[in-house]
Amino acid sequence: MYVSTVGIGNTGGHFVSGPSADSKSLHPCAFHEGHGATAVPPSASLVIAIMTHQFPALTPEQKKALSDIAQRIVAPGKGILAADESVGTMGSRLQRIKVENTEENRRAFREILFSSDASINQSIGGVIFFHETLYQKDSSGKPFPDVIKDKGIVVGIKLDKGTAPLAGTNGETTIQGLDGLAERCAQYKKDGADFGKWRAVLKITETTPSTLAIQENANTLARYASICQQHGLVPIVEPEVLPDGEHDLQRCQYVTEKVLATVYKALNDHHVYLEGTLLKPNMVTAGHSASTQDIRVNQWSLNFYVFFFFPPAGICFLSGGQSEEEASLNLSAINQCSLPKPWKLTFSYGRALQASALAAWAGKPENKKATQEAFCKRAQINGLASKGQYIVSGKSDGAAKQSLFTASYTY
Ligand SMILES: O=P(O)(O)OC[C@@]1(O)O[C@H](CO)[C@@H](O)[C@@H]1O
Repeated sequence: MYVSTVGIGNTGGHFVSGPSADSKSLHPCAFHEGHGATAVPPSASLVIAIMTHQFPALTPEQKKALSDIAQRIVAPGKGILAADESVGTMGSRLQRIKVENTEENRRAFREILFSSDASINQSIGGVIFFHETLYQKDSSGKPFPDVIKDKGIVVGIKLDKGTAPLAGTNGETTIQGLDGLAERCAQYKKDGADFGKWRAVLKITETTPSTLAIQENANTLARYASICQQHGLVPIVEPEVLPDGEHDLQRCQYVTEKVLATVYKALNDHHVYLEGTLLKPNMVTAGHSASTQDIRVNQWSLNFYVFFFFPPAGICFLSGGQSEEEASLNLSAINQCSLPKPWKLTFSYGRALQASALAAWAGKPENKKATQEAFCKRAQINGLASKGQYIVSGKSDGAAKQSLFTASYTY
């Protein structure tokens, strides 16, 4: 057994008992009461018993490279465009606007988004690609990753391979894609990606999520995150608690907190460097079919309660079927909360960044300008929301207010 004495005080000691054992400075939340943390007076010494030895997983240079990438993605006012819909998911999006799901139509829509004015880089720090899109080109033959990078935006890649049933549970799932992941990461890094995404899905019902599903998905996320970091990719860790159900906001908060606590224990067990990660969680909301939707004021304070102890570089919320407008207002409300915010709180939206743009496009090349305007408008609004500066204008159009909820959202 190793025993280490760690000074914590004004000179900035190492905090090794929390989730981010590699942190060079004490996370401000370490002194917050609750969640099992010990309030330690500044300048006190902390004697910590370390049960096992950690072989260094990453060099200081690797850590710096990862944290620099993460910070670029969530620089002030920036968030992520999740354009990583699989072929099937893109198919259902295109079906709604009566456009055939061909490779060319998927490419054409993405080209319109990616060729938006370079000023889009003021609100978009990263774009998540699906495998197919990473290897597509614009009409002039330029590979999409280069189109994005030339705007100063970081390229990411969806790495999970979707859900698989977990036997012995009430219809719960785990996520596939660990086999061969190291090789895929190495290749994607060579091909221009600097971050990855892995989405695990948990569902609230009377009997779920089970401890098995929570633990299995947390462990899988941690294995993925560790492999990503070994290959220079910043992992987006996405444990999504789906909005389906009649549950109230408190139940969502309870479940989300249990899920996140388990995920962060697993990340710690796997020696994942948290400052080189991004968390992509669900917002804490009442279930989509809840009889009473709680008022937003509860929502933002509970979001903070949930995230108080975790130090990733940034927290990039998914939109989870909220309307574009709702997702922007909620993100702004979260950022307006007066509690201390040691991380960037921003967006990684799929539906809530593309719905108006898709509707404006309708598969017609002549709608390119209107499509880009719709996309840039939502990006700018979410950029403002990530700084807590978006307030309802009363002018937003019908499309932006339409619910984007899909039951049991898988892809
Ligand atoms: O909930 P949203 O913001 O629409 O999308 C969140 C997300 O994880 O789910 C999608 C699945 O298609 C992904 O494209 C995207 O990254």
